[in-house]
Amino acid sequence: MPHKEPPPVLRAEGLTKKYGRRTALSEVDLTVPAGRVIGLVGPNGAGKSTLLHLACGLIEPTSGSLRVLGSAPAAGPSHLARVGFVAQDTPVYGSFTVADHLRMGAKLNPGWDRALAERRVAQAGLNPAQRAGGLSGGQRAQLALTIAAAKRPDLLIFDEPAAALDPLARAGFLRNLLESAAELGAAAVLSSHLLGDIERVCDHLVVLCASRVQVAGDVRDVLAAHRRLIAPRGGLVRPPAGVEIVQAESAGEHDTAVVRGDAVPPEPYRVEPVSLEDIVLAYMTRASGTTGEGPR
Ligand SMILES: Nc1ncnc2c1ncn2[C@@H]1O[C@H](COP(=O)(O)OP(=O)(O)OP(=O)(O)O)[C@@H](O)[C@H]1O
Repeated sequence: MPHKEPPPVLRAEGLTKKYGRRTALSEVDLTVPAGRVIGLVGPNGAGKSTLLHLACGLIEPTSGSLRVLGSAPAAGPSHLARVGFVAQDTPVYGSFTVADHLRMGAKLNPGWDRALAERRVAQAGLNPAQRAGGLSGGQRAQLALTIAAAKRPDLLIFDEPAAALDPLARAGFLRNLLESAAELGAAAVLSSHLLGDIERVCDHLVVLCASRVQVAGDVRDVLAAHRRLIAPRGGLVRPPAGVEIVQAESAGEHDTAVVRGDAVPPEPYRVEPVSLEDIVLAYMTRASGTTGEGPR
C-alpha cells in the first residue's frame, strides 16, 4: 500500500481575522508540514496570538479557512484531544497543588498519560504537594507544559510561554518542550520574540509581521535562500537579475542588502552568508516600513 503523507499541521488559505475595524491577520496563506518544531516570530501586535487562538478554535476567522491536522480547528472532542495548548501567561489554578492539576488533567482527558505526567513533574523538580500559586514562573511553565503533553496530543501549541523566564529557566523549559515533542512524536508551534530561542529549538520558521506571513519554510531552506549582497554605493538602486531585495541600506561607500534568490551576481557585487536573525530582522524592518534611507 502506498505510504500516506500526514496532513499539514496548519494550512491557512486567505485567513483573515478582524477585531472590529482592526485587522489582526490579513489574507494569510500558509502550509506547515507535519513533524516539525515551528517557530512563529514577529513583533508585538503582528498577529501571532490571533493565529494560535484560531488554531485552537478559541476564536473564529472573519474570512478564509484554517485546517489543523487536516480538520477544522476544535472540530470535536477527538480533535480537541489531539491539540495541547499552553497560553501566553501559562495559566494554572493558584490554590490547587501540582498533584491536583494532574488529577484534574486525568479526569478531563481520556488519553491522559499518568506515567508521563508524573515523570515530567519529577524531572522538572516540582513538588506534587506544592500549591501552584507558590510556583515560580519557570515552574508554572513546566507544569503547564506537563499538562499539555500528558494529553498525548499530536500538536503542541505554545504562545510565548518562556518570554518572562530568566535564561536558565527558559533553557530548561525549551529542553522539556523538545523532549516532550520528541517523546510524543508531536509537532510543536512556539511563538516568541526571542530569536535565539527559535534558532535553538525550531526547524521550521514562520515570520509574521503586520498581519501577514513574510516568509515561511524549513530553517535550512530559509537560510539557503537568503544572502547579503554588497555593492558599491548606488549599485542596488536597480537590483541584478534573479535577486529580490528584502531590505537594503547604505553605509559609507557601500549599499548592502539582505536578498532572496539563487542568482550570484558578478563583480562588483559581493555575496556573504546571513544568519537567521539577519533574515528575520530584514523582513521585520521591511514590514514596519522603516527601511531607513535605503540605497541611493
Ligand atoms: N480581543 C481583541 N480585541 C481587539 N483587538 C485585538 C484583540 N486581540 C488582538 N487584537 C489586536 O490584533 C492585533 C494582533 O494582536 P495579537 O495579540 O494577535 O499579536 P501578537 O503578535 O500576539 O502580539 P504580542 O507579541 O504583543 O503578543 C493587534 O493590533 C492587537 O491589538
